[in-house]
Amino acid sequence: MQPDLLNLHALHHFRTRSPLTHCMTNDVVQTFTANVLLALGASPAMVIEAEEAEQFSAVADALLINVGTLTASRAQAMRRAIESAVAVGKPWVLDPVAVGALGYRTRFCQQILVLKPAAIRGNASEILALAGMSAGGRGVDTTDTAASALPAAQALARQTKAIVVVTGEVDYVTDGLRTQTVTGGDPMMTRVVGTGCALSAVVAASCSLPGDRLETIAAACGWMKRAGTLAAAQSRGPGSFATAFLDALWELGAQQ
Ligand SMILES: Nc1ncnc2c1ncn2[C@@H]1O[C@H](COP(=O)(O)OP(=O)(O)OP(=O)(O)O)[C@@H](O)[C@H]1O
Ligand SMILES: Cc1ncsc1CCO
Ligand SMILES: [Mg+2]
Repeated sequence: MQPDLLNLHALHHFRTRSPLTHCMTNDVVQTFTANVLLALGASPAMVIEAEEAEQFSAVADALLINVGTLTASRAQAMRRAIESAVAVGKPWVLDPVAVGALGYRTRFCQQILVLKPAAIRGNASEILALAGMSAGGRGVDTTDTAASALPAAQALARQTKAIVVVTGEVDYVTDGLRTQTVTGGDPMMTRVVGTGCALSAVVAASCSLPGDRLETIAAACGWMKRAGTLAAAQSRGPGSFATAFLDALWELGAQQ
């Protein structure tokens, strides 16, 4: 990662604004996602009942839709929340967990794409599948490299007008015309569940900030990568890595 990609200006903005981030995410990553947002200075709230989700997404600064543990009633609640956010101009972000690998969630994600997400963040297999260019990964895990999914990400961005982020060893952030590359991080980030899901929540929060959205989202990817690098250097395995990762997010920029 280039040093300037840490974008301390955007980080300062993020912390000062503390985006109220409505997360409709999967059962596995609720606490980790909330803790990542808190460590970066945002304000998470997990509101999932349809009536309340519809109410809250109009008030929150941004909405995350993550289909990792989708059910029919959750799908209905998500749809109401998205429509409510869109009606008042609030950004929403899609994390298409295991799309391609499973039918119900794939159809759901294809349907809600017409509701114009501000951004889509997934691993390579998910982005390839959502773009209609492959059959998906191994459950929630990718079987493709991010570089191999870049053309799919660019096509998906042009088709949906969303910023598309495909993550992996290298992250690519694209609007279909411009593409930013974010390097760094550590393979240990794939040994703790939810680093990608949490990144999607940070991307959602970032979408509520003013300025160039592509740049801000690339900055968010850079914060997570930098924290992953620092945490890996200080930990013995996945358990201590998760703790060190939150501490590293908290301390980001303290040296500069
Ligand atoms: N091999 C790697 N080297 C460095 N960083 C990585 C590597 N693989 C993933 N990452 C980083 O880990 C984070 C999660 O990306 P990943 O593509 O694994 O998401 P994901 O599969 O959706 O994760 P999850 O479903 O567990 O939330 C990103 O910040 C990404 O940059
Ligand atoms: C492991 C897992 N299963 C459903 S969602 C999820 C979190 C990673 O995406
Ligand atoms: Mg994922």
